[in-house]
Amino acid sequence: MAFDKKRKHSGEQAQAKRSQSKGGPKRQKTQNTEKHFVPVDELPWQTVEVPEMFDDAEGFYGLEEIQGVDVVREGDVVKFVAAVPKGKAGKKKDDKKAEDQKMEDNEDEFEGFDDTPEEESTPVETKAGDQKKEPKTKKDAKDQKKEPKEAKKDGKKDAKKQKKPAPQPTEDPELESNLFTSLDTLPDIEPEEDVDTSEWAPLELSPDLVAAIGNLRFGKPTPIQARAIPEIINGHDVIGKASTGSGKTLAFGIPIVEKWLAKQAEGKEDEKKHPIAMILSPTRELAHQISDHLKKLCDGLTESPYICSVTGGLAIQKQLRQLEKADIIIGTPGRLWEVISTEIAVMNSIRQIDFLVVDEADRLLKDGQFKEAEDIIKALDRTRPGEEAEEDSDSDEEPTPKHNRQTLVFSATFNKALQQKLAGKARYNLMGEAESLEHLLKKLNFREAKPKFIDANPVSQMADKLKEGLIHCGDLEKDLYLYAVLLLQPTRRALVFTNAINTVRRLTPFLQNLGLPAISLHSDMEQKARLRSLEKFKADPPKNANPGSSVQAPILVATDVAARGLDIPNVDLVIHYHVPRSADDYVHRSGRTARATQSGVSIMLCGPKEDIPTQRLITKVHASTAASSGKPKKDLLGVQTIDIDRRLVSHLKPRVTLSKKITETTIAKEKGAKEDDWLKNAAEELGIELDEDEFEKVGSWKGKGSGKKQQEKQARAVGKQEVQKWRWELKELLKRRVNTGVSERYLNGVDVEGLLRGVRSEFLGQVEGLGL
Ligand SMILES: Nc1ncnc2c1ncn2[C@@H]1O[C@H](COP(=O)(O)OP(=O)(O)OP(=O)(O)O)[C@@H](O)[C@H]1O
Repeated sequence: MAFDKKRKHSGEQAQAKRSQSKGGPKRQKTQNTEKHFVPVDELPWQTVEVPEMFDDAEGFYGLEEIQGVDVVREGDVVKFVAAVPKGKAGKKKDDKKAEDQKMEDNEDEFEGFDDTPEEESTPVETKAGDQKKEPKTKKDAKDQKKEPKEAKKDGKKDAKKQKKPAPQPTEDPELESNLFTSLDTLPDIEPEEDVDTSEWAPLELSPDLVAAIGNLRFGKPTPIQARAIPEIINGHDVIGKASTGSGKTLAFGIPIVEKWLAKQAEGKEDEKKHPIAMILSPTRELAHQISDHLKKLCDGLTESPYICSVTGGLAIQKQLRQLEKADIIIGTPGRLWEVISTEIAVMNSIRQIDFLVVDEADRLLKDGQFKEAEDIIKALDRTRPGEEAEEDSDSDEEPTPKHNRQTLVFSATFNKALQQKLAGKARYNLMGEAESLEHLLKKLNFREAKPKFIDANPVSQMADKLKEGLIHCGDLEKDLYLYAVLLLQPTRRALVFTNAINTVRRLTPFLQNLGLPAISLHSDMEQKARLRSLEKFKADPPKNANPGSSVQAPILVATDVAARGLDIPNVDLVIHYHVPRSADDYVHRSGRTARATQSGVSIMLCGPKEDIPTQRLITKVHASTAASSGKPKKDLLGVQTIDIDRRLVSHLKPRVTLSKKITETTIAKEKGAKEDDWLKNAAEELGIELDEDEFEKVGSWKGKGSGKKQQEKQARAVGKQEVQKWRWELKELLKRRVNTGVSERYLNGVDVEGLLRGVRSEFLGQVEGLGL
């Protein structure tokens, strides 16, 4: 069933509307005030309540303030634009009217009101995070109620006059995370830079939404958006597959917002509000990013839905309050289930959603989140009191879904066999169904017997502008090669993936000791620390913060918690310190670079033991590309072997060895101190007194891992002074020239670029081949 047909229009219309709404001195109109040029002596100054402590202050007779006044320069003349209570404007002097008229006549000459924060000389209450103004008086309320009908009569005109809402605040200021989306990097739009949105016309979106998309400067839909949006708007369930960074979030986000706008236009104000969509995300970071991404889109609308994210690590009560007023909910399954399962009213309200979205669906199965996702879906489908179950217990057939929601499932990777089956090409039953994605899809209880399967990238799974490389090295040389690659790419924002939290814990200080700005991210960190790490990583490297060092771009060392969906701007380099556990993980990790229209490089560090799994992984990822080209596979696997100049690497060895020793000793000491505390506490609780020998005995154990324990013990025994000495030695080494065998140049010094030019014969020749 199609929705919003009444609101059809062409992209050109939206373009025209947008130019009008952005170009000229729009008279902003809110419920109680309008914007006008105001003579300087009529500006609405307001007396400031001076705190009592200043009552006796001599000469402090009065302080006045003014808010929300725009200063407009017209040639040499400076004018002021301010919000004036409705109606009052008409009573202004004649020249004021002329002024206003002039403002309207000159609509194309002045740009500037759209981003003005909501300012009122008579402030009105705002629902937290809601752009709709609460009426202050009954009359205002009536006026406000009238507005949708008037808007329907003359939608375009009203939309033009309506004030653009202030951006939605994030739910928690600490999460004020424009962290996640590369939209943040977009510069402010000048009127002449208006984006031509005519390529969105075939999607028949409402003018307001096309204008909001134009605000994001997205001139045309990506392939997955072009194919998925119409199917979703036409009411279909959709399973969408498209490569990483190809705009899947808006492929489901745009139709959701479109439907919300359609519902607003229907104006069923008396109906009890319920959320329109629930989006399940596998990680907290991704949930916040989706939320931010949708908010950015909605910032360009005249009226926006209330979007909230519900993830672990943040206060439940606060999230519950936000859920009560939410239009679009984004959350991780675990926390969502925790919050909604206990609140019947919220649960009942969520049952009426129009869309259930499962982002990164295949990951849900892996992360043990499936149980909660399943619980949520079951709870959504459970009949409410007063409703009759339609299930026919005698029938073998799947029960007809009672719900009316559309289900949308998106990922860059889906199990191959399942893909074939969905595309109608497989005649066999899937193996291991209970654990397959098909099982999840069944549980999702689609509304349609056969959801639309859209594969926007059937041939290659990898992003178009991604280049892939492989470095073979010894198991114990990975740190060395990691350092070499990072050092040789000083200006590249790099993301280093490992398979273990402990490796993140070790590599971060290891790189920091070497003077590199490394930051950690793993699931064992506090939520706020995780968000802070992302924020730091996203921040621009300080310009010339460390003169003499070219290595300034931040480096994020992370587990696979950062592999899915994160849209961090300008990540140029992904390094797989450990070869990923699966081909899909490789696709997602590598997909953190080369997003949207950008290019990027992904390099795997491959130890001898990882050789075979790596070959398998590459074959799996690139086999279809090779097959479709008809050329021999080995020529086309697309992953280039990089031979790093051994001489260069050997020159780096002494610093790497020192940094490793310092790192491992420090970690062992910290760990030892924690274990000692634990043992002492346990002994204390049991009322046992341990003498030194017993303490040693309990703390050491034989068996698996005892070799490592022994090493740790030795590391703990290293004295403070020894560590200080290593630090000093390392510092000296970092200052010193590295003889590359070609010429003497600084490695960690200003002349890195020169060094790179000097050793281009082997290493750089290859790396340049990758576009580095
Ligand atoms: N139509 C468009 N034109 C240009 N850029 C777009 C368009 N739509 C989305 N983008 C941008 O593309 C980037 C990637 O989008 P998004 O995060 O939705 O990718 P994705 O396909 O979900 O990736 P992943 O599989 O890694 O989750 C974002 O920065 C987004 O702002």
